[in-house]
Amino acid sequence: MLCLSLGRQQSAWARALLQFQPKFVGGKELVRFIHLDEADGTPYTPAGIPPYAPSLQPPAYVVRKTGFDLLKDPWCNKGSAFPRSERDRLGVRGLLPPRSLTLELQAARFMEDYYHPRHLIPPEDVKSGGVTPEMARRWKVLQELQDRNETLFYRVLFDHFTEMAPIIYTPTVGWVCVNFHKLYRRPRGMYFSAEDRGDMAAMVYNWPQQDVQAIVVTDGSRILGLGDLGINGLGIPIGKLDLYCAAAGFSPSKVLPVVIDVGTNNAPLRADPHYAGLRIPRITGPEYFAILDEFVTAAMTRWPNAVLQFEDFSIEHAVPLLERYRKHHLVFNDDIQGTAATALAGLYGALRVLAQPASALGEQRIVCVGAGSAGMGVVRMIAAGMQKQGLSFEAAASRFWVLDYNGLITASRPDLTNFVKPFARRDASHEGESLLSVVKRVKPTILLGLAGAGRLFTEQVLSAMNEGCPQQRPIIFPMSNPTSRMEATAEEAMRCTAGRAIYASGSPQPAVEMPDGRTVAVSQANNMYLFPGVALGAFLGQTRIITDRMLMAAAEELPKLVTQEDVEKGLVYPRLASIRDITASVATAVAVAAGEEGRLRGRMREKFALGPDALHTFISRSMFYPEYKALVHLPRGIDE
Ligand SMILES: NC(=O)c1ccc[n+]([C@@H]2O[C@H](COP(=O)([O-])OP(=O)(O)OC[C@H]3O[C@@H](n4cnc5c(N)ncnc54)[C@H](O)[C@@H]3O)[C@@H](O)[C@H]2O)c1
Ligand SMILES: O=C(O)C[C@H](O)C(=O)O
Ligand SMILES: [Mg+2]
Repeated sequence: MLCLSLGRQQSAWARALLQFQPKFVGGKELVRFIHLDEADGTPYTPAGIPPYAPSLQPPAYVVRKTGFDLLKDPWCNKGSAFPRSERDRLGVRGLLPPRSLTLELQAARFMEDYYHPRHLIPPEDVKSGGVTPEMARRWKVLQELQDRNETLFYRVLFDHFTEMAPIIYTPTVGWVCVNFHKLYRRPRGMYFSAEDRGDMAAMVYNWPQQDVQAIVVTDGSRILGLGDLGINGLGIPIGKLDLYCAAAGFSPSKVLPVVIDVGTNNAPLRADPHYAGLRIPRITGPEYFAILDEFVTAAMTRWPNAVLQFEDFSIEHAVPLLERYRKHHLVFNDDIQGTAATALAGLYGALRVLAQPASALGEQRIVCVGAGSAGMGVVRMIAAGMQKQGLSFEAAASRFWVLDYNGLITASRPDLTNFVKPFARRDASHEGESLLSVVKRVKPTILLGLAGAGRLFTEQVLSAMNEGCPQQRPIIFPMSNPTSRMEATAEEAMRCTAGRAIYASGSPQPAVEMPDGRTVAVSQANNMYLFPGVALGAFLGQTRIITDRMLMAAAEELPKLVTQEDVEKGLVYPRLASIRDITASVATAVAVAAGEEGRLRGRMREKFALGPDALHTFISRSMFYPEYKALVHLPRGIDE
């Protein structure tokens, strides 16, 4: 209640209120007096000591719980409204979004949801992300299950992986991230912010699990093709780690999703009252790297055996961070390295569909739209694959035409990064050439999309692709995510190529029914095929670092797993229903490569000496399977 009191004399009713109404109840101010000067209306503080008004309610509650136990107790939980001092006192710092909200804001959000759930997340917003309201509903149902019974959650996910992957992961996870601040209910994962500098080494001990085996971290700066989503990006590490558990058999209790909050350049999000990240523009430069260094040191000190996956960092930091840590820690960047290996695997798969040997890779003409972390990672990896087939680096590089926002990239461009420079075309006269013009001139056999900018493969581009490839089926991979950002749908690609395209998209697409009654199968070119296996092989083998050779082994293994029957249908990746077998085989290939480099340790090293089959069996048997086990209570003070 707000009482305005005019004049130096308090009105009688104001004095009465002050006397009889306790001013603070349960630590919450109920009545506030603002005194305004009679003459000019300016607020002033009245002289004298305000009367003592004792409350009948305690000003504080005593709690015996700390950390997650406290957050899971509805009586003492305040959600994202815990103030900073309490977060420190109660061991919940890092377990909640960095900015403390208020009870009023929480109540307002609840009431919005109570009255207008459709208004909170309008269906048209859901659709524009390529996600239907039914997919959003299913995500909520699964989320609620995960919050109350993880074993059951993973069992249903495990048994229905093909159907549920698009719900817990791409594309629905994109919608989740956009709306994360509205959907936030229960704490999951950890938050480290720029304001935590100096404290991260202590904060990691707020996480209840001593044996963390896999961490996926983002700074939210490039979430899928949706741009900067700040701490809302945490949805991505959560989704990736769901796949670690379902596909690679990591135990759900031993994985940790993390978001680093260095601010956001997404101004509307920053201004949203429900957004719980720091409301500052992104920190960059040396301060940014100091924050990341502190997090990596803290995490690797407490969990030295964990594999650390970098996810959805903008290009500005993705490459430097990978170079910074990859020689010292068990880290990889999924968007650069996982995507690259996946794309190369898909191209080997496409060559199988074309009944061509792997050596035919070096004969392809490849146009790649998007020269960011994913695009250039893919281009470099395919070039490495061509080198393995006997081409020199220069000969391999000459097979590529790379475009970015400004069109075809040539060596005449100022400020080309070392990442891009080797693949810039030499002929400056084509600088900035449009995609359509490049496709008509070059007649590529392979068209890759990694721009995150929506339907860049227009009807004209797709038709030109088809006309330029009369002898062999054109290979078209619109790999950008989520669905709203992909370069062409499967239907568009098939319509414009008379069903000839060998098609694989980043987000899932249905098979296409052609007017002549044929059904053309399509694949999903998503790094989910590889990152779980890469991480599993590296973690179990404790390989200390993840090398290019290990990643190449993963890329070469994947296409071998496509059945001949599926190859004949035009599929370039194996079926997701067998994701566990895929992951076990990929992890084995990664481990064999690591063994050949002398990097395996412990039991994996022993198994390596016995051969790949022994490794495969050991890896498969190490995987967590969701089933109920007997629970044993261990009193405090007794070691496991
Ligand atoms: N399928 C997968 O497994 C997979 C893996 C990683 C990334 N991706 C997707 O790839 C996309 C790009 O990711 P990134 O990390 O490389 O992003 P990025 O921001 O680092 O790079 C984007 C690139 O696209 C270019 N670009 C933007 N608009 C363009 C336009 N209109 N025409 C031509 N080029 C344009 C930019 O200039 C830049 O070179 C995202 O949508 C992401 O979801 C897919
Ligand atoms: O998250 C995905 O679906 C793939 C990839 O990591 C991406 O950033 O798009
Ligand atoms: Mg990614």
